Amino acid sequence: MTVNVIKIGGNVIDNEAKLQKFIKNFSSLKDRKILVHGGGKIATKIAADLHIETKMVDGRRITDEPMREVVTMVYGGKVNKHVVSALQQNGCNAIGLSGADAGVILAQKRPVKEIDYGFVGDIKSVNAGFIESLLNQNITPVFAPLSFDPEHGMLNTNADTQASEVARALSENHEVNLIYCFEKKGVLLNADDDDSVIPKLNPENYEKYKADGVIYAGMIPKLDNAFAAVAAGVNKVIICEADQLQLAVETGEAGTAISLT
Ligand SMILES: Nc1ncnc2c1ncn2[C@@H]1O[C@H](COP(=O)(O)OP(=O)(O)O)[C@@H](O)[C@H]1O
Ligand SMILES: CC(=O)N[C@@H](CCC(=O)OP(=O)(O)O)C(=O)O
Repeated sequence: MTVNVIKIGGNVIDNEAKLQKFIKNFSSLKDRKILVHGGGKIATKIAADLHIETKMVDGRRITDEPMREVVTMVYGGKVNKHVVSALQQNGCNAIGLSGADAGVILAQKRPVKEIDYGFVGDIKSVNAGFIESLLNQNITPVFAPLSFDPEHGMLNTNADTQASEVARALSENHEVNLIYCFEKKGVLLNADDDDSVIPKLNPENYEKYKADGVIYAGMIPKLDNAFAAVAAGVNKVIICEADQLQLAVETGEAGTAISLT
């Protein structure tokens, strides 16, 4: 049976109407499914309320000790529990997890090189067997973007990377679709024009669009994660609007498809 790994980004989570619509669509998917959520925007807002400054380098949050407390509260608490309870209200038997829960996503604190990212984790292993045991009981795992290092404790991990790594781990024994849902119709030729979707990206046109400045900012790490998943054997990788989730799962004809050719 196919497993759908779906990632939902911070701009949708931060919009209650969009989020509720997405939750309803996600809940109605028939195949086994896993949700990975972001929430970077909300973490930045709550950090500011607490007078904690946000610093990002290459789309990654510098996570010192006060910021680690913020992201643990926001991703592991506020966002994860809000999403899980909304799923339960829609009849989806969800369970919220960080990487520390059952040690399901183990990571290593990123080594300090030119930049000290602080408590940011690079994923080392995902316990696919544990995830499968939940899926086999008809339970839907909902992952916060938090991983776990036995030496350093809870670590902050980019949600796109978390989704890619979960999909890769499951693809060893299953057919896996990885769908990145966000607020735009797909990867666009002009980021402000929803009618300019690029239907298919391969490494060649990706490099060209990057060099031309068509693809920039948060879309670059998202696509790097998407290509890494395809290269590792994930069957279908799609980047689409949250509203197009069902279409993407059922037909693959939505947003931008990522392929190696
Ligand atoms: N060619 C492109 N098409 C669509 N979005 C793009 C493109 N290039 C850059 N972006 C930017 O990437 C953002 C998505 O990345 P990010 O904010 O990290 O996603 P998420 O909301 O899933 O976390 C979009 O909101 C947009 O501003
Ligand atoms: C290390 C790192 O940068 N982690 C991310 C995790 C949240 C995230 O990825 O959220 P979106 O998907 O909404 O962007 C962060 O703290 O912003």
